[in-house]
Amino acid sequence: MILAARDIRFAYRGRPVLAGASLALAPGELVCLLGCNGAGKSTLLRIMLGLQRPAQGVVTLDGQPLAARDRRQLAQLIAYVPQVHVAPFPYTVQQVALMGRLPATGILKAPGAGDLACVRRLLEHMGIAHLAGRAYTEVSGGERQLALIVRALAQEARLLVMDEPLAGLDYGNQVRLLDRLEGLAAEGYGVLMTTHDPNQPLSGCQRVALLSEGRIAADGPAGEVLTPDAIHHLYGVRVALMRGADGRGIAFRPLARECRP
Ligand SMILES: Nc1ncnc2c1ncn2[C@@H]1O[C@H](COP(=O)(O)OP(=O)(O)OP(=O)(O)O)[C@@H](O)[C@H]1O
Repeated sequence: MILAARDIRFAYRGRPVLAGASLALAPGELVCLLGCNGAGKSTLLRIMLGLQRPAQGVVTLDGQPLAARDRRQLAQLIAYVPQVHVAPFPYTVQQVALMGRLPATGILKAPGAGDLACVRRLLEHMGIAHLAGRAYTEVSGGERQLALIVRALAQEARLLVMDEPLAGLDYGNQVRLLDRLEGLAAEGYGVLMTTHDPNQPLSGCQRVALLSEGRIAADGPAGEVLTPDAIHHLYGVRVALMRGADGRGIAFRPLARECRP
């Protein structure tokens, strides 16, 4: 199952955001999409989910245009974790997670014992079982993010599209979640996520795509794509790449102020 966006062009009220962006996601991959604020990352994700229509270009799932797919069927294949989510009602964390079962159960049926067991297991796995009965509107931003990830996993879709899933998480939860996402990719899930931290993809064997000037400027293994020059081009800052004992790049460090452009 391959989700592929080809030559996507998109503008908001005449202001171009995407100018020929192409990106693909396959099971077993963890792909980090990087780009500066306003580069169009969220827009590209929404277009790849079929939530927004491109002005030009096409998004396909296994070669078939998304537009030709039934929305419920699509939700069983691709799960979305949005950047900001405001619940209109004070659902409990468990109820929000159970919403992930809707594409499987249908909206007219109450969740069964199997759905509840699946969600409880996932809440446990993500370390938020103790929040199950708490109002989703009253837990912290990071805890809300974990609940949304449980909801996505409950959907049992094999492709997960996540908009800044690590934002708002404390350092421990960032490390644990990234580890979990790498584990999901190893289990055969395809994960596409945006991030603002170029150090995150360096820590695992991840694929990185750089969005710049409306196009994917580079796409490949983190160790090849993430160079000091690429970071300078993307964010306008000069950095040095720190290397581990085995010579692999492990982290970027900003250079002293006088060395920056
Ligand atoms: N609904 C909208 N109407 C008009 N312009 C929009 C809308 N949504 C986004 N934009 C603009 O389109 C551009 C791309 O936005 P997008 O949210 O896709 O970027 P991003 O790379 O995800 O940014 P960030 O990293 O800051 O979240 C930005 O300049 C933004 O202001």
